[in-house]
Amino acid sequence: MSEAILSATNLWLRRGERELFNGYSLQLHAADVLWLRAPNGRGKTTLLRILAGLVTPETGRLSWRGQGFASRMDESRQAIGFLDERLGLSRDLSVADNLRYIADTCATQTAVAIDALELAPLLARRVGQLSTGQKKRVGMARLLLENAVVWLLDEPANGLDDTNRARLSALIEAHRAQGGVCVFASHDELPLARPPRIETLEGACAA
Ligand SMILES: Nc1ncnc2c1ncn2[C@@H]1O[C@H](COP(=O)(O)OP(=O)(O)OP(=O)(O)O)[C@@H](O)[C@H]1O
Repeated sequence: MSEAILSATNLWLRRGERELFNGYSLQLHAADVLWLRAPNGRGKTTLLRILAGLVTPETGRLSWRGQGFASRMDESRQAIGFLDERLGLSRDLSVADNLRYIADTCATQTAVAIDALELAPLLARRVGQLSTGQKKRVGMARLLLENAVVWLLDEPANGLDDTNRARLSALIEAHRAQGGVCVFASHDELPLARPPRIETLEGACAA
């Protein structure tokens, strides 16, 4: 098998009195789509945040294409895109200004993202005034414009109607077709053309 793009080895993390991860390891290869499907509180968000470099495990190692990485500023960090309910957008700016701020040199790419998420009718609106599903769509556009190789999505379909769930699924499929990696935490299935690998985190804690 090819070398893993992103791997986590022997993660150990305690939350309060509880060992959330005890020797947990995960490997993500090109074109992997992994669905984190586990009960509330099992550690899905925490795992995504560890992979995004936002939470540091007590022990364990993250590797990018076989090399360790420690800081959020190195190349591997820029290749990892993270989307949760905080979206990574400025609430007080319009959708157009948010997208311009992310990709101010590439109008073509911005136009593609606007089209893919059907954001044209929303461009003049302030992000803070959008509905939950509309905000999610702008958050996905942000992810597209960042050109990340690995997408880490926490409840990406929350607030999306059927049309936009299908749109999200199509974006994940297209990302996979280009060799991209996607890990998403969700309590609901996404209508993906090819079934994702499922991770229940049942064996995450050996204790
Ligand atoms: N910053 C924190 N400090 C202490 N405990 C935390 C912290 N963040 C999360 N936890 C605890 O870690 C456990 C895992 O939380 P996490 O949010 O990763 O679960 P989840 O699987 O994403 O849950 P949900 O399905 O409800 O979103 C929970 O018991 C939670 O209370």
